[in-house]
Amino acid sequence: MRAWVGYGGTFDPIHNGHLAVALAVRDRLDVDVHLVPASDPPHKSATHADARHRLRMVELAVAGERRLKVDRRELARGTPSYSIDTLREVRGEVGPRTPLVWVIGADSLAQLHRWHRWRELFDVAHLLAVGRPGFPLDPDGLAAIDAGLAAEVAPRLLPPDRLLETPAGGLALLPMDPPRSESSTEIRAAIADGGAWAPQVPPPVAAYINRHRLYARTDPA
Ligand SMILES: Nc1ncnc2c1ncn2[C@@H]1O[C@H](COP(=O)(O)OP(=O)(O)OP(=O)(O)O)[C@@H](O)[C@H]1O
Ligand SMILES: O=C(O)c1ccc[n+]([C@@H]2O[C@H](COP(=O)([O-])O)[C@@H](O)[C@H]2O)c1
Repeated sequence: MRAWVGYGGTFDPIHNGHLAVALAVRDRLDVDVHLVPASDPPHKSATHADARHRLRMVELAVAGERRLKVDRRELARGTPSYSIDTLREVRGEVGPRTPLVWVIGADSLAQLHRWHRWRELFDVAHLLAVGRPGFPLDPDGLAAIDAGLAAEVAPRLLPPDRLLETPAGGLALLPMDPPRSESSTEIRAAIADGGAWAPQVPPPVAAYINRHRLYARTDPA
């Protein structure tokens, strides 16, 4: 295997911004991208749709998309979905020399210093951070958030194309062109409030949400 590239998320629901990120990474690195739905995302108090629905929506979103795959390992594990655990498990499977890349959005990068054993992530994998409106994607912007975070990541910066030259340890920044404004929180709110939301998700995902009445406001009894 040339490289293993994973993109984790709650995907509650998956939206066109997620899909655009996965496609941009696939095309920039010329790799398969594994979408990894989280069972129990560490920094979210609760998920809204249950894991079975979130998984099905991810499967529907990637069906027919070349080189996009679904990796169910975090759902099978059931414990908090710490990325370090997922990446160590994958590292055990692919061996020490295969490049391993974990894709995160710029909002996740800005919170990386709060992740479980976050410095160890770089022992196991590269991180590839993609642009998201409203969040910095540069060392100065990160320094304004947390000096320790910026000091850890600045020496690790590499162009995206160079990530696949080594197994782990780098951070690459990939601006989205155009940036994607979709957010699962806003989509859930629009569904509950009767606003426009369907164009922000792949059509089979919109049909699934409607069929199962996901995210609808439950009327008080
Ligand atoms: N519009 C977007 N552009 C770039 N990255 C994104 C975008 N939406 C989500 N991501 C990234 O995708 C990953 C999974 O995101 P997640 O499933 O939490 O969706 P979300 O839209 O951020 O959800 P929520 O609004 O519920 O927090 C995260 O690393 C996040 O930073
Ligand atoms: O490992 C951690 O401590 C950690 C903290 C926050 C988020 N993550 C992972 O980052 C991915 C995006 O998380 P979220 O909450 O934005 O959907 C998902 O795979 C999470 O499991 C991981």
